[in-house]
Amino acid sequence: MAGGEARRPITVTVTGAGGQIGYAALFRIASGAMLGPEQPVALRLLEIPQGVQAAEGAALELVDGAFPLLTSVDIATDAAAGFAGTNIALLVGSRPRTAGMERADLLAANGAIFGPQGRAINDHAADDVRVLVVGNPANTNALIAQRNAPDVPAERFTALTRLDHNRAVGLLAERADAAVADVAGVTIWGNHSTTQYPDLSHATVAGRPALDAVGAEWGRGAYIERVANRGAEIIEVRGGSSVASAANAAIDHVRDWVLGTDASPASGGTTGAWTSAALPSTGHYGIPEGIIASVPVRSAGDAGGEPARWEVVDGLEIDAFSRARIDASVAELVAERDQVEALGLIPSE
Ligand SMILES: NC(=O)c1ccc[n+]([C@@H]2O[C@H](COP(=O)([O-])OP(=O)(O)OC[C@H]3O[C@@H](n4cnc5c(N)ncnc54)[C@H](O)[C@@H]3O)[C@@H](O)[C@H]2O)c1
Ligand SMILES: O=C(O)C[C@H](O)C(=O)O
Repeated sequence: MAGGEARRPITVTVTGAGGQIGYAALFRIASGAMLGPEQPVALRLLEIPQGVQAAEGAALELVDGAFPLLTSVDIATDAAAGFAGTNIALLVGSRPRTAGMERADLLAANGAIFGPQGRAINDHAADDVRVLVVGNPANTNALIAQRNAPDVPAERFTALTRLDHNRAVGLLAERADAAVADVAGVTIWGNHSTTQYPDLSHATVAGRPALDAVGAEWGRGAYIERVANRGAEIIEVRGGSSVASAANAAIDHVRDWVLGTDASPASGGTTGAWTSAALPSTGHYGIPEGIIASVPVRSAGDAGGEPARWEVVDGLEIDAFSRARIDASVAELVAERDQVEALGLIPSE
């Protein structure tokens, strides 16, 4: 920084860094796309032993990228080392569902990952640590990590629904034959699953109510199903689950949290724009406290002192259709919470 004091690097830990989303995210983080063009970054890649070689390959390529903002790349297999002093943690590595696996088996397998990682974050991360969980089932994995990190403020644990949000914006713009920058006011409510509710009630396209622009029959029918099942559509068409769009969404989430939603390229230069993120509920919109549910959010961005928090956009009118959709997705999250509680993966309240 010409004439100014050099900024201290922010340490970013990426778990599952040897996997596909990790590979797609690392180079953009190193380039400044996540934390801004003046912010140096120290990368920490946390992998299990089977994934270390792929992470080492990515680390070699990071050198070959000659990124001016990248101050170091370290690989760890031990969570304590992987999260030591970490400011931003992207929890991507998780156990995918395999043939014959029940949902409870999946939750248990992931509990064995996210419980210890939550404890390691609690004990070793920096005081200002912020966490984004990408690995599925993202909301409940985030809950497990958060509940195993009692010394970290709960709101620092979030789960990724920005991919759903971006899908909802992209598909609406496509249908309305409008530019993405003309779309505002879309919300994803609930779980990153097929019960999620992409809500157009408050959305606009070039200033016009979105449900008028595309018709309520589509906007409250096929559209919801399309967005909620987009992950499966990508798997079918691409032959594998979303990678680049997921990494892009993770970067969008952290960027807008740290730098603020008004400064976001997604705001199209307007103030007051919102996005969607899954946060521990404090009871807003009738969502039971504690579960990590997607809601409309803004961030003012870091301004020195305490790290910026996501603020829930309050006061939106929820009609009967939206209420039923939100309640259904929230019920699924409550059931997942009850399951991981019964499995002993989170302490009971
Ligand atoms: N929330 C979302 O919007 C969203 C979108 C797409 C994918 N996902 C999920 O993201 C996850 C990662 O997807 P991917 O395509 O990169 O998978 P991948 O299989 O390519 O990579 C996962 C990596 O995680 C590593 N890993 C496993 N357990 C680990 C642990 N305990 N600690 C550190 N690393 C560990 C594996 O070795 C592997 O390298 C999956 O759970 C996927 O379902 C979420
Ligand atoms: O849908 C999936 O299983 C993968 C991922 O969560 C996605 O939304 O693309």
